[in-house]
Amino acid sequence: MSDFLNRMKSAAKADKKTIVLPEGEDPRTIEAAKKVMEEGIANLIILGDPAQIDVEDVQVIDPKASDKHEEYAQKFAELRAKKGVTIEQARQQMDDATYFGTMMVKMGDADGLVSGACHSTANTLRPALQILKTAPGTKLVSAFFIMCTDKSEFGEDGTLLFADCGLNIDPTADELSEIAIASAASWKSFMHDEPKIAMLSFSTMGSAKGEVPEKVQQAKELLSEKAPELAADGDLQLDAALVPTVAKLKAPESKVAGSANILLFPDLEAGNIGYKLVQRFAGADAYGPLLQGIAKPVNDLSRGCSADDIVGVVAITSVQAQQMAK
Ligand SMILES: CC(C)(COP(=O)(O)OP(=O)(O)OC[C@H]1O[C@@H](n2cnc3c(N)ncnc32)[C@H](O)[C@@H]1OP(=O)(O)O)[C@@H](O)C(=O)NCCC(=O)NCCS
Ligand SMILES: CC(=O)OP(=O)(O)O
Repeated sequence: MSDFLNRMKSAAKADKKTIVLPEGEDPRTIEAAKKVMEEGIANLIILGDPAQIDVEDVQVIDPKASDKHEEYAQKFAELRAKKGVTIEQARQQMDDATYFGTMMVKMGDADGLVSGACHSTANTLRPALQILKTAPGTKLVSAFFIMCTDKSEFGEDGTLLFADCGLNIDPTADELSEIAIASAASWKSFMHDEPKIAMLSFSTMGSAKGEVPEKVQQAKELLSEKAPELAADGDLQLDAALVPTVAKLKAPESKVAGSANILLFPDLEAGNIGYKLVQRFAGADAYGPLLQGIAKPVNDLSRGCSADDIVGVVAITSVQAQQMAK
């Protein structure tokens, strides 16, 4: 087990939070729930059919039969009134476990939510974006992965943060700079080393021309204006970001090249493909998509996740809930 995951589990156990798992119909979710309870990582609530689900000491709630259904529907209708949501529509939405679970977090009946093992990212994240909204001082929610590899020469002992791999499809230069700032904060909240952000493209320091490197260069300039204290460079190719000999050749002046621990992808196409390549070819553990910039902890999973991935994301969600409660 990676040092990162060990630390997350230990921290989660020290101040147990209540995490809701809306996908009670998913066998990996049930397997993960049993492991979370055995290891004492969090208190859990599973949404689903109480007649079908039996995990010791875990409350199982059927949203449609819950005595909170009407209260949540009323609150959801109030929150979404400006969007034209009627109380009838709100009642219907509360039949959906992801919406119901997100309302549990909103109302303080759970500290965080983990879902996405059998729902798409869009369907998992839309309720969080609509109900919980951005954290104070933040204008953009984005999604990152913590990637734990056995390549100890990269990142912090093989662990890196990749963003955005789940949410923002084609971020503008300004949005990229916001994702960089949020990623640095996420890194600092979990890791020991200082963040070093590589803003990736197919070009290093203008070695190739195109819209993408230009967007990345602009994002780097905006980032330098907004957060001059952050160590960041771009445009950088992946090899220049990670490999010291290549960095020396391609970006000798850069303080980030060759030792980056945050890989910022230019768009979701690159980010999503990139994390899956590292996960599948290098056998990395991939925890995420984890949300940053959201008001309360909600995290997604890939439909390709394992039960152990879910356990890891539950531990991370608990740690985020502890941090947000401070
Ligand atoms: C998540 C996603 C569905 C949200 O966009 P959408 O469908 O257009 O949703 P909506 O327009 O209904 O947005 C819902 C709310 O979230 C807000 N929102 C959307 N993206 C946001 C972001 N990145 N940060 C903050 N708020 C955001 C909108 O402003 C809107 O608020 P409002 O309804 O109160 O006005 C969309 O960004 C998406 O599909 N992303 C890609 C996800 C994906 O497929 N990933 C690949 C696999 S990981
Ligand atoms: C993060 C991600 O790619 O999710 P999924 O595999 O479910 O599409």
